[in-house]
Amino acid sequence: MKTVFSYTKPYSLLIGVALFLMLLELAVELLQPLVIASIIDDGIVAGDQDTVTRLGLVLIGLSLIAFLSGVVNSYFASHVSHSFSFDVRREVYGRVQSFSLAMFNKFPASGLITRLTSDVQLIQQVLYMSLRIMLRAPLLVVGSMVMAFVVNAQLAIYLIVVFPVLLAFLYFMVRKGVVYFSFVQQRLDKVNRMVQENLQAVRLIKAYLRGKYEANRFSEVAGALKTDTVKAFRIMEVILPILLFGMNISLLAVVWFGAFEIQSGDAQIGELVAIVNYAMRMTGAFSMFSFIIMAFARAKASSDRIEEILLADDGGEEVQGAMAPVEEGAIRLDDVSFTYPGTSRKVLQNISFELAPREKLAIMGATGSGKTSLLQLIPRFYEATEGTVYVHGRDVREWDLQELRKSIGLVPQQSMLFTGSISDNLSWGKEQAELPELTGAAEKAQIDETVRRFPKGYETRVGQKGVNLSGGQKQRLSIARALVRKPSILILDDSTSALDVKTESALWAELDKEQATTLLVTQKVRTAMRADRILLLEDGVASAYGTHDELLEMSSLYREIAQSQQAEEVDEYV
Ligand SMILES: Nc1ncnc2c1ncn2[C@@H]1O[C@H](COP(=O)(O)OP(=O)(O)OP(=O)(O)O)[C@@H](O)[C@H]1O
Repeated sequence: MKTVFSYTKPYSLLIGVALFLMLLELAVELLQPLVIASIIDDGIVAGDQDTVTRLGLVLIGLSLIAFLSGVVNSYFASHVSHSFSFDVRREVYGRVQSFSLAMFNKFPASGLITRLTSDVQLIQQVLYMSLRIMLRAPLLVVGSMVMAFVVNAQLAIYLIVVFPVLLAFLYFMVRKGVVYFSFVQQRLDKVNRMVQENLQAVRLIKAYLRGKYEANRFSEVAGALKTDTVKAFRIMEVILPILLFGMNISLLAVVWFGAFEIQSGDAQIGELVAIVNYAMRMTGAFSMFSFIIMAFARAKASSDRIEEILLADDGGEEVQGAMAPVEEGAIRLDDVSFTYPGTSRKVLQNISFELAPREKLAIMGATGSGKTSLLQLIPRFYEATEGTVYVHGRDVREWDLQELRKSIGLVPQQSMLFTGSISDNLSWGKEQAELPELTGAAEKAQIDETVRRFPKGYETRVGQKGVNLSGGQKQRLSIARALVRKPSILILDDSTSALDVKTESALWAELDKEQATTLLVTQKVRTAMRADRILLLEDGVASAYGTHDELLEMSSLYREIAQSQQAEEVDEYV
């Protein structure tokens, strides 16, 4: 099992150096009270000026060593913790990329974003602090205790009495903290989800005048985050006063009994000063504890969440398998039924059809009838629960996933372009594509002219800092991106809905010349007619399958759709 902290392995040597320097700094800190005691007892009280000067110089030397160790330790701690967080982030991101779509249902995008940002950052901070100060605090407590015993065991006993109580108390608080901080991170997921959703739907919110409503909903979610965060921090806030209270009582006992021992000659003033000095350092270290425990509790909650991703196993996406098609472009569904993982309803039932290479199938049906679900089985985003999907003449489960997906051009229902230039977006379909390949694909997709009219042509930036493209322009760019890779299977999920009649017709004329087997979802009979066959879905069942003329004869639903669309078209021209 790979835990998050196993990613520190490559940095073992640097961690070793950082810890050594931290120990050196600590040792110096522990030696200082001894030297001070000696200056008082052997120098000041004994009236020996030389000893005062000599030990004074030793004190300065020790301080310099501590300073240099601290600086170098800081450098290593920072380097290691940032490199570690980079590695973890890259690994988690890689893992997420290999998730099957079913896993994205389990881990929504907002939760993944929190894990990749806030959770990784919290662990990185704890690693930095561990190398810099975290281990120092417990070691300083133990070291001070040991040194106090070396100086005067009788007085040191008063310091040790409260120890077991404080340790038990700390253990209890850490456990509570881990639980509370995992709630906080879950709340943060929800806030992220809401921000993401609202920013995407900003136009909709304005159009429906739902700004106030959404702001209230956000206040609720953000308020819950605040309440849980306050709760978690409140637990942590009581730690420090209780620790300090315990330590102050011990300190009082040391001074009280120390005074008696000095009077009776059992202890020297310097010894009492040294022990008080150690007790103060312990108190300081304990005050650091509340801070450390808080950070540790948060990091533990975060590392659990990251490990959940690293260890999530749905078999991932099988990538190895057959490399060569038996019949390039052929598609066959044999009595296929499909249920989404984690649900019980069949969204596709007993679907069968066969497409020879370069044939076209139009899929029609009401919203929610299973059109997109059917398309997703071809690139094996999901596997059929019953029956078999054959692509290029092979059972789709036998395919090497990369080879399979390389051969498919997918244009999803919602056009998605990335921040970057238009040519970046087009070459996303095929790495290292030459400009003529891009412009050729754009011409076929009826977008070349539009792009050339932009002042920067194919170098025009789209996305946040670039031009905002219309829905139809985005759709055509998405189609061009799919065509760039010269796929032998083209999947168009209602991808021409925003195009006008003339442009769509020109586009189909071009697509007719393509060598790809095409599956296209459409609501328009006019578009479906161009396909070799039409599949009409009703609630996941193939209610009709055949050519346009056959469907007009056999399916009353299809006839109804055709007639209503004809009437609409006539209305448009009147
Ligand atoms: N990821 C999912 N998990 C569970 N159920 C889903 C998932 N995606 C879709 N469904 C369900 O599967 C059914 C078919 O959805 P699908 O998206 O395939 O319909 P569609 O015909 O493409 O609809 P539309 O025309 O509105 O895009 C719907 O009832 C939907 O609720």
